[in-house]
Amino acid sequence: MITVTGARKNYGDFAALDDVDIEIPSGSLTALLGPSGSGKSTLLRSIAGLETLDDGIVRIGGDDVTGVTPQKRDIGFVFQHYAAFKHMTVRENVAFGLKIRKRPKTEIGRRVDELLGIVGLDGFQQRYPAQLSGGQRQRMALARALAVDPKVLLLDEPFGALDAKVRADLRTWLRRLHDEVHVTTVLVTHDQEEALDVADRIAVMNRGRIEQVGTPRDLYDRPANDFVMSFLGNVSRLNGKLVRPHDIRLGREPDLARAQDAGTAGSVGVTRATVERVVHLGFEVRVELRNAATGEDFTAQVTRGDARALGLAPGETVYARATEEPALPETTRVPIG
Ligand SMILES: Nc1ncnc2c1ncn2[C@@H]1O[C@H](COP(=O)(O)OP(=O)(O)OP(=O)(O)O)[C@@H](O)[C@H]1O
Repeated sequence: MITVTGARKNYGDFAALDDVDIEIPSGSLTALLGPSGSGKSTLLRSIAGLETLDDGIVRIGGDDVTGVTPQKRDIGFVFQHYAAFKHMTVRENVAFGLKIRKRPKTEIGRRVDELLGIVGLDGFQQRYPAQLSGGQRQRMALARALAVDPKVLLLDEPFGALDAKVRADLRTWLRRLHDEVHVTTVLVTHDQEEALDVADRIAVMNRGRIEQVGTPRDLYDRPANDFVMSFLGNVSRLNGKLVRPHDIRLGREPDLARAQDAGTAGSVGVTRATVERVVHLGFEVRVELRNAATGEDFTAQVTRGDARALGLAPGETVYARATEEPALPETTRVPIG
């Protein structure tokens, strides 16, 4: 378990961390998710001991490590731009931490080969970092961080510099690695898809504070406020309320929009709208609409079948209804940014 209590960090009069409390359960993979500048890296670096808090306590496995140097915190750390030792082979890079801990040679050899197997770099032992792809280099970085059996693995946008396809592959791979190794892991990301994809728990950060912590499903289904709802998944605004585009039903007749989902409590009424654009996104279809009463634009997401059945085309009049009662009380609105 990692526990951070009352963490504050100021740069001049800017609060990078503003009274942050968080508990990260042992063996979990927790993502710190938030926009740029929200304090994710500062929090991660404070757990690592690379940043000194102005106030607050960091505990790892029950021990107060607030004043302890990074080297003595028993952590592994991987950054976005991993600085490998260029003149060392992959094997030597991964062995580095074990070597300086003066572990026996045979143990080092065994451990390094085992780790390279786990990260899918078996056979790359004798290569130099320059002979690896970006994704392979980050996997080598993970092997190196894991080599010394850290209590905690801290990852700061480890796949941030890679292209989308490689990123997607690596996150599947990270999830599998975590299921195998079970080391308590904290991952900093600004990518909601990445957080939803790999994390057991997500802490959403905004302006140096934690807005909400929960499972990906909790956060998606029961966001604590507008900020969390907007940050996780798509949102649209219908008659002043935030709604998920796939929670908007469309119909050709006002009562059809209602009847399609008969029995759903919490209807927020039926809105007449004009179809502006119909965008085919594979299985789903995004329908861009204009509210006939207010002139505001909003978006619905429907299946291809529904779009065809409704014969949606620009200029047509349809009726829209949000099937889910927006979960957010008006009073919890927080500024975004
Ligand atoms: N050494 C520093 N001196 C001054 N300001 C800093 C310093 N380090 C961070 N900050 C500021 O603190 C805020 C939080 O930074 P942090 O790196 O934690 O954000 P982040 O959420 O990780 O963002 P990003 O995704 O862009 O890395 C930012 O506004 C940043 O400019």
